[in-house]
Amino acid sequence: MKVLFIINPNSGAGSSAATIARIQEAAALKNISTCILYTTGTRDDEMIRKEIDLYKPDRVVAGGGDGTIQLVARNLIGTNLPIVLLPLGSANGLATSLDIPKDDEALADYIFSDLQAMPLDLLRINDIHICVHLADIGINGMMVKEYEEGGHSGMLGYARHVVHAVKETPLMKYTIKTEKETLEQEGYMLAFANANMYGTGIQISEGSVHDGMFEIRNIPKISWIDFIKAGLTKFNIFIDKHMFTDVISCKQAEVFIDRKVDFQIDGEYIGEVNYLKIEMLPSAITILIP
Ligand SMILES: Nc1ncnc2c1ncn2[C@@H]1O[C@H](COP(=O)(O)OP(=O)(O)OP(=O)(O)O)[C@@H](O)[C@H]1O
Repeated sequence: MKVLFIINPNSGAGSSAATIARIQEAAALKNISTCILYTTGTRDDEMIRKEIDLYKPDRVVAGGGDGTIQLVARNLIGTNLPIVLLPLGSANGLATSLDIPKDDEALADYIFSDLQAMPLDLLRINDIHICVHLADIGINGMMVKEYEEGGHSGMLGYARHVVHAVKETPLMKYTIKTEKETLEQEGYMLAFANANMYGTGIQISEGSVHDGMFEIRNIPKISWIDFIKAGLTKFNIFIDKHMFTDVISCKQAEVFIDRKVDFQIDGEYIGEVNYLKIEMLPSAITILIP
């Protein structure tokens, strides 16, 4: 078996070296050939496609957070190569949804074991972006932007971002058109979920990553109590399920927003948008899970 690893050395706390060493030891014991590529943050798509052509792996491991999984996943569309998740990020939303092990020893075992193949849906947004886990506009989008622009130092810096985003995010009015209905709603955040859970374990919906559907959820009002109660350590941790309105489950949607608002996909800031087109790509790639 040949396994290509795409590792983001900057993911999470940026200390993946021990995990990688353990995995390499496990590979050597099992006579498995491995190739490790580290992402740089620029031209990674090109590098991955070249390496797949050259190395011809049997499976590709995405080592990082949701951003890295998305990077690998979008380069596997149209190939028959399965993806394996190595959660090294700070939030690991998709890995949490799929119950992927997170401790080093379990990871080294699971990566090379006989895994179960499962189809993985992906979302395509505004024709050009791919989403593996979750995208949203509003409060969280603003926080991701500010985090990328200014970083944060510890809990206090993060708390400052939350307070600022909650204060500055305007009440948005949205028209949501799905294949089934047109809805007029207003709120401070609108989330588009491929998976059913945030990295914190908070449930978004009853959906799954291979049901051919995605879920839309609105946060119609802000309660400071919720934000304070939820703690302030990671993106999305301030979201609690009772903050959302009813879930809209669909295969495609267009969202018209009454102003330009911050938009993020899988923890990456995309920019300001006042229109979104979201399409389900059912069973776009294959994922190997325990
Ligand atoms: N070598 C690198 N140096 C700096 N940034 C990088 C590097 N490689 C990738 N990146 C950037 O890292 C981001 C993806 O991070 P990723 O989602 O994997 O980790 P994370 O943010 O720690 O995890 P999570 O999404 O779980 O919170 C992308 O913006 C990508 O451009």
